[in-house]
Amino acid sequence: MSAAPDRSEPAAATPILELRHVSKRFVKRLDAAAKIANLLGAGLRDEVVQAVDDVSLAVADGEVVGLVGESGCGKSTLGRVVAGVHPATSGTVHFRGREVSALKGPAARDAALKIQMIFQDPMSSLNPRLRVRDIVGEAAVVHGLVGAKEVDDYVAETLQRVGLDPTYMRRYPHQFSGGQRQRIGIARALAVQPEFLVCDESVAALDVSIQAQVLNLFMRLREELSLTYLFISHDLGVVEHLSDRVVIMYLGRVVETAPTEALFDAPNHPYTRALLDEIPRLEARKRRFVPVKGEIPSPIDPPTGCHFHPRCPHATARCAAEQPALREIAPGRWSACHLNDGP
Ligand SMILES: Nc1ncnc2c1ncn2[C@@H]1O[C@H](COP(=O)(O)OP(=O)(O)OP(=O)(O)O)[C@@H](O)[C@H]1O
Repeated sequence: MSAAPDRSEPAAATPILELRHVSKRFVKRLDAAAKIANLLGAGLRDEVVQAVDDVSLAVADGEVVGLVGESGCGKSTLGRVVAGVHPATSGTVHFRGREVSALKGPAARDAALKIQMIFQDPMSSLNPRLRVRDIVGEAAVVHGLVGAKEVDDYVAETLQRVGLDPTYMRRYPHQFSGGQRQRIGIARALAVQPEFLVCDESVAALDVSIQAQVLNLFMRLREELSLTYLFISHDLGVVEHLSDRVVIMYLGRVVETAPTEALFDAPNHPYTRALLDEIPRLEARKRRFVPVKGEIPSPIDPPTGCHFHPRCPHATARCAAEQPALREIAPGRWSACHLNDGP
């Protein structure tokens, strides 16, 4: 566990969302064949994946935070913990100053509704047997946000808000294009009146021209509904365009966080530099990750010290031995690298 600070940006008004030392482990138990192999002396053990490792993060009301990192670094898992899809193994999630897991009854339900998640693949997250009216309206009715008699008007208004023709509400998901389906997914999330959206690769499956439209929709909704976003994306161009602040994860840990412009102009952490350096500046808006040299280590058996040290061109003996804390290196800028302590 790192000695990460409770906040990863300067103190402000109560953040809408705060993660304090959040970790999430997945344990893959031995199957029957492995257990038999153990009887013969194989010495196999349960596999523990430390998907999120002691992450502390605060998000201000109305902020758009981009969450970036290579595949498997724990972005989706962190997003799911925020949205309450996965419970944290340790640490706490606070929404508007209240610890979410400590809430009971209606307060717990309200907090759960206030944070909604928008997934990458709308087709698999929309029930193909339900009409759009029910996909969008059901949860709002169940949670008493709208009466059963008013649901048609409510769904119509919500569809209009996301740029869909309300007369489509009798149709099924397969009757829509990919971009329209993603708008249905957004309408479903908006129907329960959230304040915080976790967008997990929410435009990654769409054609580029449609991506731009959906991103514009997210930004319009931000203004109209005062939404806050945690925006998970592989696409650095999208993150740069959308985010006020960027958080870089590596093997379950936050290694750097900074206001977007500062991070893209002068990345501090060698991992962030490796992600950005090789992208010619003009190309940045078009390109996804450049592959960082070296293999991504396994989260089951991560490197000691700084997880990035085996791939880091500047690594010293200290980097292999000691985990660097996430430290404030300039106002609002945090980085977890021993190099910031000097040679
Ligand atoms: N339900 C699960 N059970 C077991 N392991 C999991 C589970 N979900 C994620 N993991 C593991 O946790 C680690 C982090 O995965 P996660 O999906 O959060 O990463 P990611 O950064 O979102 O990757 P990607 O960009 O590929 O989606 C990976 O090693 C993954 O295999």
